[in-house]
Amino acid sequence: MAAPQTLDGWYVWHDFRTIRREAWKSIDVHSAAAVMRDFTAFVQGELDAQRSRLGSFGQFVLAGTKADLLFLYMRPTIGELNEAKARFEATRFADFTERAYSYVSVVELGGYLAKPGVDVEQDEVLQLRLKPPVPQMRYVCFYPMNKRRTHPDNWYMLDEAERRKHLMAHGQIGRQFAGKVKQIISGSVGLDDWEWGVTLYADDPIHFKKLIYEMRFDESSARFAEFGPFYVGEQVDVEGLTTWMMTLHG
Ligand code: VOV
Repeated sequence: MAAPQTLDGWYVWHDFRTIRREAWKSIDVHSAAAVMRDFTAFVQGELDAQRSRLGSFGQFVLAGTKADLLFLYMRPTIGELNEAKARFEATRFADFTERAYSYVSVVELGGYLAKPGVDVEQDEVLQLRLKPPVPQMRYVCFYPMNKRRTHPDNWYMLDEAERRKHLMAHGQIGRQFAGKVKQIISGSVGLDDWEWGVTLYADDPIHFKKLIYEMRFDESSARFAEFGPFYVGEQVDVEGLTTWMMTLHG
């Protein structure tokens, strides 16, 4: 059986960080404010890259305790992701963080429902889907997932028509959330520990729960999907991150 064709866009790095509280609280408030001022320059640089369509960038304060912050980067190459990593690590702010989780993937559009004869390079809609900016939506939800490979529910042993049927039903559920939830599916076979990263954006986080719950009852998820850890958070601008960090500083 042949693997389905995919369109692959920008490489994605989800960088989850937790603040080293003791170290952060041990510096005085003026030094803490200076660390955040310096960090602003880094964030502005990443946002400039997004504005110039050289990549994407978002920062989020996470709920719960799996991690405190998510920095989300997209770039045309892994090398450019690594450059962004080095720029982050070069900041003083980075010294007050430790890694909590990390995920590397590449934006993926499946070929199951693709229209034939489209010139991908010239198609603006496809280009935007392959190189998506971080939308101005308030909340993010990220989790990695697999399609099951154990008998009798082995996704990879289904014939193509059956997989397409499942994904059409899946897409129909997704479309009920048009305007409420925006999804970025990124493939990570050979890049990270799971097969896909799912990044969802919404202005109301209850829509994450409702969408994912709806999908659980659909065969493509109910029979074939396995999920990793879920992370949910709120998008913040430079001021929002600084306010949060200064509150944590006390
Ligand atoms: C906003 C919601 C939304 C919408 C509209 C949507 C639509 C679609 C369409 C039309 C297609 C098929 C693309 C093709 O192949 O042409 C897909 C494909 C895919 N999806 Fe999706 N998805 C959504 C949302 C959505 C969610 C919430 C999840 C997580 C699953 C869950 O249970 O938690 C998911 C997963 C995937 C995956 C892993 C794939 C790739 C499967 C493969 O084997 O390649 N997805 N998805």
